[in-house]
Amino acid sequence: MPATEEVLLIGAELLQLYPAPTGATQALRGVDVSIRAGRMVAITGPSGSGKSSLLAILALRERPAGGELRWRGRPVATLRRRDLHRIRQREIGWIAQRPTHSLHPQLVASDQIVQAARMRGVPADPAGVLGSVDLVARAAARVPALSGGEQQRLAVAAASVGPPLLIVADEPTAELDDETADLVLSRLRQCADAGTGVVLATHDARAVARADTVLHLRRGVLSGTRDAGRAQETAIDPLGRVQIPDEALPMFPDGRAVFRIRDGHLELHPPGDPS
Ligand SMILES: Nc1ncnc2c1ncn2[C@@H]1O[C@H](COP(=O)(O)OP(=O)(O)OP(=O)(O)O)[C@@H](O)[C@H]1O
Repeated sequence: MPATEEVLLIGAELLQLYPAPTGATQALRGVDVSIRAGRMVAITGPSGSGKSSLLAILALRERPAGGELRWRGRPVATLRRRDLHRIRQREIGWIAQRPTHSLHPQLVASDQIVQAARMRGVPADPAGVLGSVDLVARAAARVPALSGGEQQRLAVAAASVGPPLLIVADEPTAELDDETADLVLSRLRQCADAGTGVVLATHDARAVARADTVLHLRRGVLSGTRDAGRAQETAIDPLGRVQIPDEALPMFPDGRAVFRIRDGHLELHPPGDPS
């Protein structure tokens, strides 16, 4: 494990371009980001804002079209292919948006864990790892026989084998029920608490609530950063209106809020929230 809080990744002025019929799509425009060991970072933003593009760069799966990326101080652009491959295999756990994309369809669940351990160069402990996501009973099942939630738990378990220095997950709780989402997020949080850097793209308030830092993207630009536990300042316009942070919007899905003044503080709650 790296020293606590070691900076694993630094991206400066990251740019990503994709070909499009009308010229290039600028998926990322000048994004600055740093990822530390032992921290969980949630990347939020509307569909098409660049979250997956940024994750692919942070997982060293794609090269940025511009800007500079450093992995543990070394410029990624200067890494030899072999070193890059080794870092991806040994030091970074990747959880794709569709769990089947990060799993081997022909292997049973316990062999996925054995395979992940082989890749990371660590002893395999399938029972322990599957137990961490409540999947021991499905150890002998192949991927197609697992439910979507079980596949996602297996993908998270496989990504956490090692443990790697960094886990990168693209919307790991999309389409999961509360119980399964809780298992997945608890496992990722455990990894962060044990020293792994965790980055996830998400639209999910449950994931945002567990993160140490929230980065908000809008049209390829970083439009906000919030550190957990740190108060964020916002302006009150002349009509008394306050802009709430984008990452808090999922707490108010029908666009309504209840406020209460208590002990000199203004509280904002979703309607129906008993607190
Ligand atoms: N391989 C690609 N080829 C062309 N354009 C792409 C490609 N990947 C992404 N884009 C474009 O880049 C922009 C950012 O896409 P990206 O997938 O990073 O957004 P996102 O925030 O992850 O979206 P979502 O929440 O829907 O997954 C979009 O305009 C998208 O259409």
